[in-house]
Amino acid sequence: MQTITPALVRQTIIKRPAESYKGTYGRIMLIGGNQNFGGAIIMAATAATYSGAGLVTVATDPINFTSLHAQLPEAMVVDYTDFEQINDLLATMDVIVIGPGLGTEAVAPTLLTQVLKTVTPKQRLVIDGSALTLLATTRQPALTGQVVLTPHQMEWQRVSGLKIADQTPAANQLAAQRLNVTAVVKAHHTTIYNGPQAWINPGGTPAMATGGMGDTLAGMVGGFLAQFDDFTNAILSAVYLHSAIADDLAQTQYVVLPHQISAQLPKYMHDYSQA
Ligand SMILES: NC(=O)C1=CN([C@@H]2O[C@H](COP(=O)(O)OP(=O)(O)OC[C@H]3O[C@@H](n4cnc5c(N)ncnc54)[C@H](O)[C@@H]3O)[C@@H](O)[C@H]2O)[C@@H](O)CC1
Ligand SMILES: Nc1ncnc2c1ncn2[C@@H]1O[C@H](COP(=O)(O)OP(=O)(O)O)[C@@H](O)[C@H]1O
Ligand SMILES: [Mg+2]
Repeated sequence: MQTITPALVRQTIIKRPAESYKGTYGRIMLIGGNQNFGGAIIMAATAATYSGAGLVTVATDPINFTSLHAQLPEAMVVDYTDFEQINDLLATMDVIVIGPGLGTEAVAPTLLTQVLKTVTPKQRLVIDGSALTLLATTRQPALTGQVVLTPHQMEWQRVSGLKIADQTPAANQLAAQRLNVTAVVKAHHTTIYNGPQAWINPGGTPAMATGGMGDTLAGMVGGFLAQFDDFTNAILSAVYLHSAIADDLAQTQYVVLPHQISAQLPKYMHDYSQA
């Protein structure tokens, strides 16, 4: 098991070329936010945007449009029950994040099936939150291509079949290989499994134990995957920075709120890109 280092993050977050535009930094669609969990997709989309993704589209329940725009006018929106429009848009995306606040009722399993059926090997897919639960509880196409799962331990139990007590690095690694994914198994010290390789995140604080912290990580992973070529290093850097920012804020704060991580991202990414 390797430890993620700040050097890896510095190597990943490169200075932006002058000759570039929003399309250079990736088109990303985030799918989630039902009538009850609108905040989750707002936090994920905020994290993706503040990570620097070039063009952000949110597919969500229309009840969330106004609050999303009030928080994040940079994002475009589409009704997540408009399958035809979503299908057309999906084809244009570099990255898809599905699951934050999606819920497991009504449209949710259909949206996941549509994404898994249409995703191409060039596109990068992040599966989080409710979409992980749906992977485990509904019939879905097999996972192929550049897929990353970001489960907490209970979601990982559902998807991998490993009880929390049995989630050892060796067992997690085998399960990730069997599922044909990169797995980010979230915990106090998150571990990441990609083929024969495994990493541990050195950071993390109980000040992060607030609803929405994982939704924020999913958005960051999506935002980093939209911009940085190396698939594994993009994921590892997002995991590292998420907790590194929280650890710094926790020096003077009892709790760290998810949106506070997003607010710090442009500054931290600037600093890592200079080193
Ligand atoms: N503001 C919002 O709109 C929020 C929406 N959320 C969304 O709510 C949906 C359900 O996600 P939840 O994770 O809350 O519910 P889940 O039912 O998927 O998982 C929570 C259950 O797992 C158990 N558990 C065991 N180990 C755990 C661990 N290490 N971390 C977390 N839970 C553990 C808990 O005790 C609980 O029974 C997701 O779509 C998620 O994105 C949450 O992110 C909370 C905030
Ligand atoms: N005690 C802790 N120490 C370190 N990190 C934590 C701790 N509690 C929660 N986190 C982090 O917060 C995030 C929680 O993710 P998740 O449970 O999916 O939240 P949500 O779905 O509410 O957004 C993960 O990145 C996890 O590593
Ligand atoms: Mg979560």
